[in-house]
Amino acid sequence: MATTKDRSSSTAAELRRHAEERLQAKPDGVHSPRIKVEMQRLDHELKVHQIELEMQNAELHGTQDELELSRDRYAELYDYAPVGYFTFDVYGVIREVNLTGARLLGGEKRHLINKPFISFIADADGRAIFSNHLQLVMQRQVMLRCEIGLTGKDGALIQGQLQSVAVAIENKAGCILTSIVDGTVRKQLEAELKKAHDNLEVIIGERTGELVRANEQLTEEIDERKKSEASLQDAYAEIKQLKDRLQAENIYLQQEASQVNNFGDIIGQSNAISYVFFRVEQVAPMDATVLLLGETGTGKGVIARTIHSHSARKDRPMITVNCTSLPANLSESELFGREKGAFTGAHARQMGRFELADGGTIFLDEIGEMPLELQSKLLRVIQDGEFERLGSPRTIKVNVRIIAASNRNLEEEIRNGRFREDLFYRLNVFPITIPPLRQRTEDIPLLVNHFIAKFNKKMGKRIDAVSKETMAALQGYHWPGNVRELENVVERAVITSQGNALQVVDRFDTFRKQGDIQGQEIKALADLEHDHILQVLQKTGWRIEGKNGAATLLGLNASTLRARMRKFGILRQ
Ligand SMILES: Nc1ncnc2c1ncn2[C@@H]1O[C@H](COP(=O)(O)OP(=O)(O)OP(=O)(O)O)[C@@H](O)[C@H]1O
Repeated sequence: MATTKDRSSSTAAELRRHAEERLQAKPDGVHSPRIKVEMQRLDHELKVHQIELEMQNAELHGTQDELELSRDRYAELYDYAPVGYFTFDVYGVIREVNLTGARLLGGEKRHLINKPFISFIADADGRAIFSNHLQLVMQRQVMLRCEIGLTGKDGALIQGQLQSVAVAIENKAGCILTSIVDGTVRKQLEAELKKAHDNLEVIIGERTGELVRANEQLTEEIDERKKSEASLQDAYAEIKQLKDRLQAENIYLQQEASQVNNFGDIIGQSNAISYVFFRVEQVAPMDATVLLLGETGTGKGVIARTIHSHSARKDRPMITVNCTSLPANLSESELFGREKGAFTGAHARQMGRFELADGGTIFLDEIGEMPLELQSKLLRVIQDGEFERLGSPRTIKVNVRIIAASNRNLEEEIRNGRFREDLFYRLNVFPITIPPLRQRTEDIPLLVNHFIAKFNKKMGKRIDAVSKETMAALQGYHWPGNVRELENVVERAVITSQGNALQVVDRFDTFRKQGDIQGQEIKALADLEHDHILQVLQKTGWRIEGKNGAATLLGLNASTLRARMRKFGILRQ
């Protein structure tokens, strides 16, 4: 839409054109009525035009005022902007600067104009950067930034952050508009922040180091503690094992002590027994397995103890296992031990005889009675020295010397399939056969005197004489129960003898061998019962109860047998 100004200028041009046409067409002073009218119209239009011009003039003044006002505002904005504005010529001379920029450099605007900007740059490096900055701005015609140190009011150092753009002016050298922000505080803050950050890094590094060291120390301490806990547990387990062993040994030795009181005394001078002594001397210091063979009561147990007490193992116990008296169902756990709950009734953990004998000797009496399945386990212990407790997968290693004894003919047992041949050869490393008493009757007087002295002491008797007849009778008997039988006869004789001479006839005769009834008096039934019970008890090693106990063999209740024993005054030998 055309403005008033546009309209009026076109109208003025038109009027002028008309006027000039008229003037060319007619000389002055000759005016037709038509011309008159025309002139009046023109006059009117001129007036109108004049009014219009006046109005336009007023409008122009208004616009000019507005322009001035806006320029003043702009100047104010320019001057008081938070950023210093500079206009440089291509040489870096200040051509214009706002108030903020002047204040930044600590001067007044008028003093700054036409001054080279580098005179406010603090150092040579900054000056080089600024020159380069100007050149690049002009070359690239893009906005570029740089940061330099400026000298402000009273020589204060200001961190000036410059942002410049080149402005091309037609036919002129052009200029560079630069805004400068005082980055001193920011720079300081940044520097402080960096310093604080660096300090923090150092502190974090130190603390991390401390924590790592503390952690390592803690880990070491935990490891140490774990190790000492483990070794404590080991020590505790060892102590417990030793305690168990000591307790078990103690119980066992107490039992042994109550059963055996002639420990180690072997009496005999006969060639037969001397040869046994010789063999014992030979083998005792070795670790070799010994197999003692001989009838019941010949002294296999005594010999076994002698071998042990003359060996390097004498300070460790000799553990005796009577394979006859082992309860069949418990024999394995007796020998090798058991874990708690290994079978119904196994309420507690129990150490086996082999473990008890570790470092010492195990005496396997009546080995011929050992059940076959146990024989194979025994074979393994002899071969490898190791076994497992019942109910435990852990293999236990032991160092045990084995002395086995048998009154059975083991070779016959092998033939009958009751004894393992391989086990026999393992046991038969160093066999010693102990002769029966009837084959060494010359030892009988020595043994009789030895037992009289023993029972005198025990019973407070003073028997010191044995008639020739008595001794001859004793030597004449064939002693199926061997030394044990002789010992029992002497004991009873010491009890019953009056005075200082040993009287054994009545009792002794009852032990004559079966079938040898010549000269034997007819005995009362009660005496026969007495003797039979005694014999069976001796046979079972004074074991009353159980499968192989005397009560079972006699077909009696254990309590009935005990009552009979009380009745006949039969005491354990
Ligand atoms: N030479 C001996 N000197 C002294 N006492 C002996 C002698 N031989 C055996 N005895 C005694 O005879 C008894 C029986 O001995 P021992 O138990 O050693 O015989 P054993 O052969 O092992 O018998 P069994 O085969 O029945 O087990 C024991 O009291 C023992 O002290």
